[in-house]
Amino acid sequence: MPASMGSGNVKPRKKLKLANGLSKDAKKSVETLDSNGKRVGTSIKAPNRENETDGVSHSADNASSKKGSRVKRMVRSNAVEEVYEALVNAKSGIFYGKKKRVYAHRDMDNKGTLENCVGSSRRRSLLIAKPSTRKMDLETQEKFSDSRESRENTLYDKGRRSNNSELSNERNSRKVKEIRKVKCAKLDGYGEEENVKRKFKERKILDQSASKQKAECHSRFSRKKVQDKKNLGEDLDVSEQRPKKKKQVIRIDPHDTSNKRLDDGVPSKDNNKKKQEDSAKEKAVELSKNAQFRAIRPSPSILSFVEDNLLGRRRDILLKRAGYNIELSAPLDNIAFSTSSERERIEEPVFRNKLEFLAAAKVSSSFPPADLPEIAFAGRSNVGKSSLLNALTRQWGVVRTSDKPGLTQTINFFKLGSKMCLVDLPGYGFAYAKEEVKEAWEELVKEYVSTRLGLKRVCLLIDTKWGMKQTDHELIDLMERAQTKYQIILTKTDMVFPIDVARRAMQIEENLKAHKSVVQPVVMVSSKSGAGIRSLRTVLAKITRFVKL
Ligand SMILES: Nc1nc2c(ncn2[C@@H]2O[C@H](COP(=O)(O)OP(=O)(O)OP(=O)(O)O)[C@@H](O)[C@H]2O)c(=O)[nH]1
Ligand SMILES: [Mg+2]
Repeated sequence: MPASMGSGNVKPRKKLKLANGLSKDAKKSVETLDSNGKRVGTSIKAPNRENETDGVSHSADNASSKKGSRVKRMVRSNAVEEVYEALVNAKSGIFYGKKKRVYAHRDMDNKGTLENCVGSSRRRSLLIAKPSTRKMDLETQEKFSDSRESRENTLYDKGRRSNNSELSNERNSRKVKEIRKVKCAKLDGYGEEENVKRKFKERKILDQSASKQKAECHSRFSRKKVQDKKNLGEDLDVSEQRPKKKKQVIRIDPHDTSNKRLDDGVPSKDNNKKKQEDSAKEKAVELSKNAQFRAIRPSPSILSFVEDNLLGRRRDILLKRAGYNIELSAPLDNIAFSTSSERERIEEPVFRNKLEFLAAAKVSSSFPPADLPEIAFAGRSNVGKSSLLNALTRQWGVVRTSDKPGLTQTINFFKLGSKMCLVDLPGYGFAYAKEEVKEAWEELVKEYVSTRLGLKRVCLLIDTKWGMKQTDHELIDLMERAQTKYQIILTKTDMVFPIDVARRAMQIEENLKAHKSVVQPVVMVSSKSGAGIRSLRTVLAKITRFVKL
């Protein structure tokens, strides 16, 4: 046994991995020696597989049979020695006892011995390959087997080593070269990774330096800017040298009126404050208006009128009890249970006549001849002029009505028998119509109320909820100047509380006290419920009675 193998770096084979490190063969041989002293060596085999690797039989049987007893003795003595050595080494655990591995790829010298390899460290062996891992590739397996071969060569058959060493050396040197190649390739691979890392680091450093440079440049530029600003008044040349900024020019089409400056739409703090103050003032004024309105105390006559005619918002049950037929769409003949005498009293003879359309005029030249006394209905758009005409005549559908303000755009003349002519005027104020058209018909209305000869009274309709507006006052002024008689008619009384109807009437009467052409009292009606219509009929019928054309 070579002393170099004492390090125990050789991987034990399965056969040798028995208790006490003995192979079966060795045990057998020992047994034969003990029991049959003369028959020693008949079945002794070498404990390793050099037989397989080298192709040489190490069994002592052939030798003993062929040669004589002397030879047998020699063989016996050799076999005993080998078995003894195996036993001793196995017990001491130096040779096959430990599970150590030796790879002879790099450290193997040209002679094929493991003299240098035995002392090689585990680390070095792992660098080359990892035979312990199960995922061992073919190359490493080959290396491993080769290393074992080389080791076994050194262990057994020293005598034949000289013959076989050349072959094994060649083989080993070839494989060592291959392994080195593999190793170099692997090392190159590691090198690439390192290179990549190094490059990444270098790039990072470059980026950092670039950003620093930028920051420095920026700070320098800003400092320079400040200095330039300071020296602006002193040194004009320096400012000229600086790169001038391009001014942003906003081009606005002079013909396009929709273009607005940005400042117009941007709400500033001052503007907001002003707006808030204005809105607060307006609210205060409105509040004061409302307060003033609530402070109005209507006269007892007005209050009694409101109550007698069931004006204002009323419950249906109350209207029913009063004899109004609330189920009728047109509650003109609202007294369902009236007697003939009552009916005659209610239905003024004038308004019994059939309502006929006479003319529609857009201009004053197209007015019909003023043969009949005319009663005109004026007021803001959607106030209920056309609806009142229908309610007075009880002939729904002759005069067109609509929810949309601005339906009536011409002066419409309606003949009520041979007694009277009712005129439906277009409304003024807000309307769904073009400004030009609106202006035209407003002018026409003004012309009509101020110049029409046959006009006996203008019923100026005011929405009870909203009261009089500026446009209403304008028309009143015009009629005052033209000395046209006019009477205020509060419409849509069913929309507000009875007390508010009375307040509104009182308010208007107070406002128009000084006016000369106004006809008192204020009439309150509702075309929907029919309240107050009867009173209005009576008032209007009186006009025709005393009119002499
Ligand atoms: N609640 C209620 N609604 C009414 C009353 N009178 C009219 N209306 C409604 O008010 C709307 C306008 O009525 P119109 O008679 O067309 O008003 P207008 O003054 O002729 O309107 P323009 O022709 O546009 O000037 C319609 O939807 C009517 O139903 C009323 O006494 N009470
Ligand atoms: Mg109308």
